[in-house]
Amino acid sequence: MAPFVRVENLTKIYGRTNEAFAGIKEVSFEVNEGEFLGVIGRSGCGKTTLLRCIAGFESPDGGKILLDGKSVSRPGPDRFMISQGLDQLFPWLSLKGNIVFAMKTVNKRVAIKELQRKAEYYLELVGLSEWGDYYPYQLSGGMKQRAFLARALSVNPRVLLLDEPFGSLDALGRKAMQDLLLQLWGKTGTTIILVTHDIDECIRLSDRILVFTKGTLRHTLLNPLTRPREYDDLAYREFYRKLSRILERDKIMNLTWADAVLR
Ligand SMILES: Nc1ncnc2c1ncn2[C@@H]1O[C@H](COP(=O)(O)OP(=O)(O)OP(=O)(O)O)[C@@H](O)[C@H]1O
Repeated sequence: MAPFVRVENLTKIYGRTNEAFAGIKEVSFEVNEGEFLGVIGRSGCGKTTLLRCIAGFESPDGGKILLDGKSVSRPGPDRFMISQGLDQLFPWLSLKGNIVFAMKTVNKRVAIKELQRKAEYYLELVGLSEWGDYYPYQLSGGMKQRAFLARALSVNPRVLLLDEPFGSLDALGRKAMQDLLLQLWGKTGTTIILVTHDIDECIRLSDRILVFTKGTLRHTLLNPLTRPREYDDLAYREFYRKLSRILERDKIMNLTWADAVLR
């Protein structure tokens, strides 16, 4: 099977010429269609930069990204990114209005009534059918996260890019959202790339895990666990220890930005 997303020697440089450094440097990997890929690493290691390049929000300074064999250079409806933070809905539109608005951008000829009907379907999918007429300021953090997922799925992207999507939730809310995401992924089969610095989240959700350190891809791990994955399973604990040791070792190696500086 040909890889669905292919990232080849991707480099993104930030800063001025005499102080330039690589947000990510010569990163290459592939993602299969329908795969759930996790990307983990410490703060500042380039995870968001990677997602923003795939989303087309950043222009790479080197390398390329292919989606189903075609080069990606700007944003498109085939990719949808959910960023960090809870302010991602238009505050002047109701929840349903937000979803209709997103769908309208990719289904210009579809009648509003039909889009509203579809929006109701997606709200139901995430357990928010009762909340369609409410405005973002009336929703809790967890409800907003559900709304982000409903809106993302409503435009039927081929790749869903998730940047720390549940970072602002407490442990219980986070687990509930992870379960919902897995459920939706099972229904839609969308290819997902999830960025997180939470080891448990990465292990519970991902088929495969990329470990980033200082802008470079250091390790690729296949998740050996079957689903569903429970924290107290022996195999889960062992894999957790393995991934923690890798992250810890990279920290002890004390890689400096000198590794990634481009002059
Ligand atoms: N627009 C920008 N201009 C300059 N430097 C940037 C920009 N965006 C990111 N960087 C730098 O690039 C590096 C990688 O940032 P990035 O946001 O990709 O990391 P991250 O792994 O997602 O971090 P976190 O987990 O904290 O979100 C950091 O040193 C950051 O300061």
